[in-house]
Amino acid sequence: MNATQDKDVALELACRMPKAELHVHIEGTLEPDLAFALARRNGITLPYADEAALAAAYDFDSLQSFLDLYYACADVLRTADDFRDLMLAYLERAAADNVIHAEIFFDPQTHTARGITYITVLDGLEEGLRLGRERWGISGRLILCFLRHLSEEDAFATLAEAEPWLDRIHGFGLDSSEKGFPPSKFARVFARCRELGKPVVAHAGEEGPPEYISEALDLLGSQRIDHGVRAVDDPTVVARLIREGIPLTVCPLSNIRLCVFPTMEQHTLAGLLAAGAKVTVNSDDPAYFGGYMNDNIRAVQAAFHFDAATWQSIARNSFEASFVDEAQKAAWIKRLDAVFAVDG
Ligand code: HPA
Ligand SMILES: [Zn+2]
Repeated sequence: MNATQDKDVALELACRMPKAELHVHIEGTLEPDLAFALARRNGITLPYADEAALAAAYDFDSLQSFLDLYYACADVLRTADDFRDLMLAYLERAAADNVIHAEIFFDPQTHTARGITYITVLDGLEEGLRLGRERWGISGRLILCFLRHLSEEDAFATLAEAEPWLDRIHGFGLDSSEKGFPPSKFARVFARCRELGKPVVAHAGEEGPPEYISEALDLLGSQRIDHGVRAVDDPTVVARLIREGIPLTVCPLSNIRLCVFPTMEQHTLAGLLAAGAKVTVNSDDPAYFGGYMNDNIRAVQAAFHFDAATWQSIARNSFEASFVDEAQKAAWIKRLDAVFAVDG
């Protein structure tokens, strides 16, 4: 087999291998067709003539330009059935890409601010997870994200709303506009989350500086860094991520669509991986950024031509970095290795 055929085989294996998705926002999986269907069901008029006009608005130049549209579209989500259908649509696509486990962010404040109760959101998403497991065998967990552009007080109020049903969520995260909203703002909220015995993660180093990555680790106790791709601006931060084995949930297509890097060839994930960082590949907001898990894999492979062993290690990272027990991780890694042992 020549080198090109090797890389084609590697891509086929990467698409087929079992893997975990650790960075996906459920609100970011709202496709234009579902947005219009839910708008009709709920008697809402979207400010776009049709699905094509909405999709044409997906022309972002920064994280904020995306978030403005993302929060506006979330307005079609009103009932538990809406959240269930959103979850089911995502899980069906993820399962088709051989994602066998997903740790899924949701943003309660986006909904409670519009008068939708926390429990409506939670009931709907959970019902979707239950049906997804039944239909496609995919396992899913929920991670409650606080919006960092809102106040600490608002985050504490959200945490208080979540506390009666704590066993139904798996961890806490931090997302939304990054620049100007450092992790330090939420140190006390995250201390409480950790006291409650839950794992915590935070978006850091997407558009923001490497200091935000250090703050997420030191002040929030973040067990993974969501994005983290700007770590390269400070070699001491890269060295620390590698030394401490901190997983990075990298979202390649997202970073291109939001102009974090001009081209995939300039993306820092290959360099970080080669240096020994625990990189995973994820879809972030797949409805808005041009694709789900395997679309991200294809885009990365077109730029970097990884070999099969590299993809196997990326999937292994995804299982090792997940928040399931060690026996479950070992079972999934065994399934992964079996795919590569037969074909690799
Ligand atoms: O990529 C993201 N970054 C920050 N907040 C977000 N909320 C949804 N997607 C994102
Ligand atoms: Zn994200």
